[in-house]
Amino acid sequence: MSDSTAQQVMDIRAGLSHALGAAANALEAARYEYGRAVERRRRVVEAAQARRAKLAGALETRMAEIDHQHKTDLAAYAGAAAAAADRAAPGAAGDPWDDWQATPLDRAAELRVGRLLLPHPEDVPALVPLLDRGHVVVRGDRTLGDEVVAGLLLRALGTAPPGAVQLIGYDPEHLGGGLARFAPLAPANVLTFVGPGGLGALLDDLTDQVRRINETVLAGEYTSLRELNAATHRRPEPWRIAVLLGAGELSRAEQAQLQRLLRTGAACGVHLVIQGMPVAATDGVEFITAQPGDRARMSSAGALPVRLDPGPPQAVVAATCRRIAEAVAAGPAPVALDSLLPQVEWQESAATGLTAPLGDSPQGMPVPVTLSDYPPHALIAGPSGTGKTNLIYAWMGALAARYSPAELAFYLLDFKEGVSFARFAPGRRDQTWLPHVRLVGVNVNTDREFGLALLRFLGDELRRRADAAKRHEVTNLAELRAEDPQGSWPRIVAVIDEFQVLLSGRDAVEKEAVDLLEDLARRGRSQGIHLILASQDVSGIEALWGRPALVAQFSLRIALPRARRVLAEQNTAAESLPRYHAVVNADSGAVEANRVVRVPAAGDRERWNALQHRLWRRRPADLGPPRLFDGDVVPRLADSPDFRRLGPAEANPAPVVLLGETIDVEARSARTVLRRAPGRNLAVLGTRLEEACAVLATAALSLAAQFPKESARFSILCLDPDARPAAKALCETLPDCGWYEQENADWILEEAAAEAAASWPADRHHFLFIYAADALPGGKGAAEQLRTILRQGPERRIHVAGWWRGAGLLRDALGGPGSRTDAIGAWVALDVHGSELAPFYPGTGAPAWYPRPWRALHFDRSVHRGAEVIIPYGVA
Ligand SMILES: Nc1ncnc2c1ncn2[C@@H]1O[C@H](COP(=O)(O)OP(=O)(O)OP(=O)(O)O)[C@@H](O)[C@H]1O
Repeated sequence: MSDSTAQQVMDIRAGLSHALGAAANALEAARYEYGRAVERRRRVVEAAQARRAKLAGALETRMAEIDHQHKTDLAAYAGAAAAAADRAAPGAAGDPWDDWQATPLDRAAELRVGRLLLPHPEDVPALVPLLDRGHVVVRGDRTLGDEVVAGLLLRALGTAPPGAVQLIGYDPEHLGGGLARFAPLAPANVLTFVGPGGLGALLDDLTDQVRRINETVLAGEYTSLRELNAATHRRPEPWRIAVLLGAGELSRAEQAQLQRLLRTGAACGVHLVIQGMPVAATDGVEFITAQPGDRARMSSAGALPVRLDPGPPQAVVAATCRRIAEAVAAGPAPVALDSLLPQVEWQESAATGLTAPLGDSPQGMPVPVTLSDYPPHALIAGPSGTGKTNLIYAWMGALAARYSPAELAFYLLDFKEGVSFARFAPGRRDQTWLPHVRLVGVNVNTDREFGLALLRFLGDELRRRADAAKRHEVTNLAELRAEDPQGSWPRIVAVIDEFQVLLSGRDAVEKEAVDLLEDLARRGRSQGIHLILASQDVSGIEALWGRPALVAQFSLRIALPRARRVLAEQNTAAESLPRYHAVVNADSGAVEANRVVRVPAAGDRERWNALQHRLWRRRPADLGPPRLFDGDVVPRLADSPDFRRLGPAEANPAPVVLLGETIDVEARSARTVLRRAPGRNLAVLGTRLEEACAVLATAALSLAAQFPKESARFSILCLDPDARPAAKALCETLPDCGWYEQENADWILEEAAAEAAASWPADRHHFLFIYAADALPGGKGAAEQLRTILRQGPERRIHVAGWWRGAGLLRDALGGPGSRTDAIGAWVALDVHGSELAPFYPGTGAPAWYPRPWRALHFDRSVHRGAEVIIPYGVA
């Protein structure tokens, strides 16, 4: 091998060796780098894993937190929704059926139909706004839909007072639906049905109702009944729910009416519950899709599933309907008297009239009633039991609460048996009185004279007012009050219940009563004297129709249900009035002036007393109790103001004899005066022993009260053993009283006759009381002596007060028929008929007197034109 070749081989070998070394180095370096890279990757992977684990932990914690928060929020929302639903649907609006009963609420509620299915166990009711809010359309499963409708209707009925929800059913295909089970409401007209073909008329009628309510009830003042109710707490219109069950196609007109009602009905309490009829979605309409399980839906709940409640059990529906029907048939519940009372009492001035509400109109507004120059007087009529007395109480309460006793005075007279006005005067159990009441007459049905007395009293007051008006040159009460602000000029309201009794006798009482009434009615209007005449009896009212001048003055007419003829002839509004309502007409019964009022219950003693006690506590200090005339009560001599005024006087030329109480407003005593003049004797006539003894005792006690001890002499001659106890008791009470009976009658007669025949007057009075003077013993002699005493005694200061048990017997004692009777100047007749009294009654004719228990007729020829009825005092 050549050198060059070897060199070349060497070079190549060196080259290769060098290259190999370099490659080994490179490999080494690469390996090193690789190792480092692997290490780096391992660390990165490890770090990534650790990070992922950390992140997963954080995620888990956060997720748990979010989940917890979500659950808490959901529970809170569900709880709040359930609570809100309970508030929106309290009581009967939302209670479950197994525990359900009607609970009338004071405002419209939303009604439960099922529950919302939330992902939460809380039971959140699904509510439907119906009453005062909107309408409901039920679609879907027909049978389930029926249950929904029945449930809605029952809840609506149960949340309102009976009668405040009225159902109108339209069911042309007799589907019955949810409506059929409410049939027990039909007799009370709470449910009415419209026949097939009647839909158009029904929709028209409902539209008319909406128009009427808008115009006359809301009257621009409120936008809805709901608003009116919130402002006034009244609900003048019922809710009307029309239930329309499947009708097929609606005509265009029907469609239009339906749309109108859907838009405007709810504000007026007119609502539609529609099933099986196509209705387009509109505001205020809730669509319920009835499906089983959780597939039901409601438009207001959006996509939330709803589970519908089952329908109400038939027994609950039936029982509720029955109760509602009964309550509606029984009429509306009474309204309380408080609704007539003002916020602040005694604020009104009666200068121009008296105005107070008598109750609410059907629209719920108070109906004011006025007594003034026009209308000045009122006529009230109502058959027995229709609430006439209650109406008078209510009116009086409303007036008495507004006007103080300085503005208003009541005079009350009740000719009905019973004591309905007695509550206004102090009684045994309740000592208070209504401060405005000045006079109460009760149990006066047999004492028509008391009515006359009241009218006379008012006549005098009328004259007093007219004179004052003349003095002040004014013409009516308002002007008089302005001219004489210090004077006491209250308006007077005189109420005469069952006034026809006063006008029914065809006698002197009737004649005078009519004259007085006419005068009072005509002239009282401007002098502030107002009459309220009430009667339950058509003939009472008819008694007035015969006197057109009188009846024309009574331009305020008030008719209770079924009252006839009190309004105008053609005005029959009272015939269809519901219970506790009245027609008030301030224009003599003209139909256009009819106003219907619902009268509150004022009869309730407790409520009345609350008012009376309150007003009584405020009464002016100088205002005493009213005079109570109770025809059933025997007045007591000791209570007589005239008796109390009597006192002893040294010289007493004209001793006064009291006899009994006159039937008048002032409780005066009937009296006769025993002057030294012929005829000044007193005869008591009749067989009634007790009353005769009472009159004689009154006479004796009143005489005794006028003489100092022993300055007058009393003798009692008692010829009737039955009268002995009373006569003896009297004798023991009198000072200086001699006692004589059958055995010694001749002594006193002889002595008194001699005294009477003497030529000089005695120095002191001698009063001879003879009980049963018709039973004188001793034949003609004694009779003659008595005649002498009667004829001549008075001028010698001897006066006889004798009791004869018949008018004829007195006649005999005076000498028989044809003899003069003027020795008896005064008499008191008990059970003696008027005709028998003719001889003792000057002029022609006899007094009209029909005896009645514990009443007597008194006549004193020296002062009377006619006889007067008196009530003997009880002296015991
Ligand atoms: N507005 C009313 N609200 C509630 N109850 C009433 C109302 N009006 C009358 N009543 C009740 O009806 C009954 C009869 O009433 P009231 O005595 O006033 O009738 P009347 O017409 O005066 O009858 P009578 O003439 O027979 O006495 C009473 O029990 C009374 O409480």
